[in-house]
Amino acid sequence: MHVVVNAAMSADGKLSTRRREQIEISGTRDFDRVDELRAESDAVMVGVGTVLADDPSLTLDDPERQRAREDRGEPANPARVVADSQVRTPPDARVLDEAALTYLLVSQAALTDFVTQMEDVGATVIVAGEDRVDLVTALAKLEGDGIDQLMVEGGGELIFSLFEEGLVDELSVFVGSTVIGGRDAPTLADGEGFVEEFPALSLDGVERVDDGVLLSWTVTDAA
Ligand SMILES: NC(=O)C1=CN([C@@H]2O[C@H](COP(=O)(O)OP(=O)(O)OC[C@H]3O[C@@H](n4cnc5c(N)ncnc54)[C@H](OP(=O)(O)O)[C@@H]3O)[C@@H](O)[C@H]2O)C=CC1
Ligand SMILES: Nc1nc(O)c(N)c(N[C@@H]2O[C@H](COP(=O)(O)O)[C@@H](O)[C@H]2O)n1
Repeated sequence: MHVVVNAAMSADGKLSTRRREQIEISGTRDFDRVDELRAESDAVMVGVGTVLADDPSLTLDDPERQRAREDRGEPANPARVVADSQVRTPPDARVLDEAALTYLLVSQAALTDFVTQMEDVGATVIVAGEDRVDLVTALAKLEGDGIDQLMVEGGGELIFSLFEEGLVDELSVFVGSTVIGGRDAPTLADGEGFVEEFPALSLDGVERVDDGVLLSWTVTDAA
């Protein structure tokens, strides 16, 4: 499986505000690039923190891209993947609508009733890990289901864990021309943070996009 992390951050590295409300950091061209990246992916992944904060749809905005996927024999939208150990995703979340197949990655600690409720609203539930989703096992199961190209949009907790497990192959970050600040505002990679054995990146590109900069790296020590 090839895993691409893509996110947008402020000049000071924040994904959103301390209130964790969704804010637009990307401009029109960058959102269009994100739509294309989604269109090229088999699935788009977020953590449950992003579902609770943003209620994203994770589907394609451009109907032409949906048609092109269907012409290739693919579903109109890539599948959606949510890492959600205890099933905190609300049953009426937009990621559970009928626009695309949705995988819910849960742990063994998830209550059976909640899992059943998710299956009843159409989610495909994958159990991996005791208390928290074991991302290595879960992504291997997704790969077994034909997910070869996985795009991860965030947030910072999930992105850190994927780096920690050596699961990220590429990182692209749009840096917007604004400062958000706040010690509790989410950053690109949160979690516990590294104190040694930092992931090594090789810079592939620097491009001016909208009123910001798109930075692209290959992860050189991915597992
Ligand atoms: N600017 C941008 O590009 C983006 C911004 N955002 C912003 O980011 C914020 C949300 O980010 P954040 O709070 O970090 O939440 P995340 O979306 O990263 O979700 C984190 C949650 O995922 C669950 N999870 C399950 N398994 C794992 C695992 N192995 N490792 C890590 N997490 C796991 C955990 O909850 P549990 O233990 O219950 O399973 C955890 O609390 C919002 O403010 C949103 O607007 C989000 C995406 C993109
Ligand atoms: N690339 C990017 N730029 C921004 O400025 C953003 N705020 C985000 N957020 C991500 O996009 C998701 C919203 O998706 P839908 O439009 O609802 O499909 C949001 O949940 C974040 O993952 N991304």
